[in-house]
Amino acid sequence: MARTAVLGLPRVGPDRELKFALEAFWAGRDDAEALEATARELRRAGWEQAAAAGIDVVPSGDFSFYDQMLDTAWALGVVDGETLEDYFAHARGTATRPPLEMTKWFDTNYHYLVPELRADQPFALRAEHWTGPLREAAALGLMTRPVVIGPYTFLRLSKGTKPPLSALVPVYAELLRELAAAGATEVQLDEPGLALDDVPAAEYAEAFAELTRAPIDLCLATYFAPADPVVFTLPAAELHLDLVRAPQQLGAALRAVTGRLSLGVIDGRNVWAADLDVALERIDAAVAALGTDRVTVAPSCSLLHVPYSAARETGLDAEIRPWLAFRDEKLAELRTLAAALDGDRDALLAPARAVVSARRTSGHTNDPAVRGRAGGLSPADYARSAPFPERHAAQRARVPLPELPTTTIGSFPQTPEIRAARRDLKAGTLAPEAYERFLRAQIAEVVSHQEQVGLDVLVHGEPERNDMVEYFGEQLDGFAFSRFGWVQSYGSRCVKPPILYGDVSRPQPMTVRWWQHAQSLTEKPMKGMLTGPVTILQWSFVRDDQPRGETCTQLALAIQDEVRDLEAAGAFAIQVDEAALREGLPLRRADQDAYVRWAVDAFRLTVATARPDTQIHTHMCYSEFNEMMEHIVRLDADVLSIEASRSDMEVLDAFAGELDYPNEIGPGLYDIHSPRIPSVEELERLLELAERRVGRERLWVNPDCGLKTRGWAEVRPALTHLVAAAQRRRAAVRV
Ligand SMILES: Nc1nc2c(c(=O)[nH]1)N[C@@H](CNc1ccc(C(=O)N[C@@H](CCC(=O)N[C@@H](CCC(=O)N[C@@H](CCC(=O)O)C(=O)O)C(=O)O)C(=O)O)cc1)CN2
Ligand code: MET
Ligand SMILES: [Zn+2]
Repeated sequence: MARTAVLGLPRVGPDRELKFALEAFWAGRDDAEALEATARELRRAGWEQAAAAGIDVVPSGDFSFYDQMLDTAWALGVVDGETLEDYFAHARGTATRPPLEMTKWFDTNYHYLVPELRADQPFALRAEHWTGPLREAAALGLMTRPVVIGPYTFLRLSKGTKPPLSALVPVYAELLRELAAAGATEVQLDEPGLALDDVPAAEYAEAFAELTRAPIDLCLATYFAPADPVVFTLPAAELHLDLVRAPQQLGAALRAVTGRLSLGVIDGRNVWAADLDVALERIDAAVAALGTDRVTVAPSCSLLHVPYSAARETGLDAEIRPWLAFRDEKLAELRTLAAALDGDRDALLAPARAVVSARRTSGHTNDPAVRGRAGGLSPADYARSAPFPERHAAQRARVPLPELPTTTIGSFPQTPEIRAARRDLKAGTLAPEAYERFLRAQIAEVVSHQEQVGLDVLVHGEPERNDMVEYFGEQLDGFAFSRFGWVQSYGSRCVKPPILYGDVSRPQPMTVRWWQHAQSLTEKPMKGMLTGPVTILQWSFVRDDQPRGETCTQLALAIQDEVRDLEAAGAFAIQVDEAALREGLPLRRADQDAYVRWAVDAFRLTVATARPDTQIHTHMCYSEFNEMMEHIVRLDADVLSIEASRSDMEVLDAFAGELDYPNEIGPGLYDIHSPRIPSVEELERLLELAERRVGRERLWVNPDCGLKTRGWAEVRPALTHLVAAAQRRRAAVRV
C-alpha cells in the first residue's frame, strides 16, 4: 500500500491560540508554563487530527514558538541562551541587542530569522528540540517523523562567513543518532535549498553519504521548485519532490531513485480543492515504476502556508466554499488518493470531480467585461504620457516641495482601539456610522500629528485597513474572504490572505472618501495610498486555472480605476505599494525574466493613465535590488521608497552605479520593525551617506516601511527626529 505523509502542519492554532499565548507571555500577563501548555495542546491536536485523518506519516519537531530557522540555530548551538526569554531575545531583540535579521522564506510570505555564522562556527547540539516532541507524541501513542532543516538549507539561508558544509556534518550525525536512540525510525531532512540554483552537488553528495551512516532512514524533502538533479543520485531512503510546482521532475526521478519516492501532489501553498485525477496520473506512473511500497503521497510542502479548515467558513458563498481545501480538506484528499489506488476509483473520486468541473464552468470565473478590457490592451496603455524629466518639472510646478522632502510610507499605529472598533463593527455592537465617525476622527489625529511634526507630504494613516491586501480584496469583485483563514507571517503576526477565485474588477471607489476627508484637513499634499497588483497577487490565495500574469493584469486594471478616481478627486501624489515585487521572483533564474516582465508591466499599466503632473510613488521592502535594477528603472515611478536602513545606505550603490537611476528615491532611514527610536544625529549621518551616493536633488526622507506595528510612543519622537535631521541637512553644505 502506498503511504500518506505530511511534511509539516500549521502551528498558530485554528483561532491563533499561539499568537495570543505568545503575546500574553511577552507582555508578562502569562508565565512560561502557560505558554508551554498552549503549545503542547496545539501539537497534540495537530498530531491527533492528522492521524485521525488517516495520515501514515505525521511530522513532529516542526512546531515552533517563533520560527523554524531560529529553532535550528538554537538547537545546533549557533545562538546562545538557556531560557525561553533568551530564545525570544534573538527573535525580538532587547534594549541592548538587536534581533536577528528577518527575511522571506523562499518565495512565500512567511519570514524566517537569519542566523549569522562565522567561518570557525562552533556547534553544540540540543537534540531535545526534536527528541522532546518525538517522545511527547509517543506518549500519546503516536509514532511521528521528526522534521529537521537540513545542513545545506541551514547554511545557505544563514549569513556571515559561512563554514563549509562538512563542518555541519558531525553535529547533524550526532542528532540523527540521538533521534534513532529516542525511537525514531526515519527523519525528514528538509532541503528546499536544493531547489535553488548553484547547488554544490559533489559537496552535498559527500555530506549526505556521511549522514546515511546513522541508523535511521533519511527522507530528503525538497520543495518550491525543481530539485537539483543531484538528489536523484543520493542514497536517501525517501526523496520528496514538489510535483505541483515542478511536475516535470517526475520522469527523471522514476528512472533514477533507488529508495522510496514521496510525491508532493497536493498544493501546500494554495487553497484549491485538488484535481485528484491529475494527482492520480502521477501516482499511477510512480506505482507502475516503483511499486506501491515505494510510493508516498503527500502535499507539495509543509501545510504551514495554508489555514486550518475550509469547512468552518460557513460565511462563504455556497458555490465557492466546496472549491476550497485548507489543512483538513487536504488531509482528506491524501486519504482519498491512497484509497483510490486500489479501491473503486470512480466512486471515490466522484465528489472531487464534481467540484472541479463546477469550478471550471462557473460564471464566477469568467466575466466578459473584464476579459474584453484586458484583451484590448496595447503597448501604449503601459506608458505614462510624458517622460520623467517632463513629469518632474510639471510636478514641481504644481506643488513646490522643499529639498529633501519628508514623508511616511502610509500606515500609522494600528492601536488596540482601532482593532477593537473593527471587531465591534463585525460583531454588530458598533454601528457602521459610528465606526465611520471613529475612523474619521483617527484620520484627523494622524493628519494633525503630521502637521505638528512638520512633514511635507502627508498620509491618512490607513486606520480603515485590517491589512493592506485584505482590505482591497474585500472590496474587489472576484475575491472571497475567509473568517478564520489565518496564516503565520512571522512570530505572532498573521495575515488572512483574501481568496482570488474569479475575474477581478472594482465595482466602486475603495479609498477616495478617506483620502478626501484627509485632504480636507490640511493644505499640505495628501498622498493617495494603494496596494499594487503584484503585491495583491502575491499575498492572496490566487486562482490556479489561468497564468498568474493574466490575473495580475486584471488586478492592474482594477487598481488603475482607483488611481484615476483619486486623481479626479484632486490627489497630487498617489503611492502604489509593491512591497512583494521582489518576493514574487521565481526561485530559479531560468524563470525570472518572464515574471519580472509581466510584474513590471502590471505596475506600469496601473499608473499609466496618471497625468504628468500627478506624482506616482511606489514602495518596496525586503528588496535586494542589485540583480534587478534594470527592472526597477522600468517601473518608472516618480518616487521610489525602499528599505535601506539596515545596510547603512549600501543599497543605494545600486542606484548610483552605471545605471544612474534617474527618478526620485527615498531610502528608508530607520527600521520600523524594531521599537528603537533613532536619534537625530544617526538619521542625519545616514542622510549624508545617502546624499553622497545619489545626490540631494533626488532624495526623499522617510522611514523604511509603514508604522502600523509601532506604538505612538515610538512614532512621535522618531518622526520628530526624522524631520529635524532633514532640516539640518537642508541647512548643511551639499556633499
Ligand atoms: N498581507 C500582508 N503581508 C505582509 C505584510 C502585510 O502588511 N500584509 N507585511 C509584511 C509582514 N508584516 C506583517 C506585519 C503586521 C502584521 C499584523 O499585524 N497582523 C495582525 C493581523 C492584521 C489584521 O488583519 N488585523 C485585523 C484584526 C484581526 C484581529 O485580530 N481581530 C481580533 C480582535 C482585535 C482586538 O480585539 O484587538 C479578533 O478578531 O479576535 C484588523 O485590524 O481588523 C496580527 O497578526 O495581529 C502581519 C504581517 C510582509 N507581508
Ligand atoms: C509592507 S509595505 C507597507 C506599505 C503600507 N502603505 C504601510 O505603510 O503599511
Ligand atoms: Zn513596506
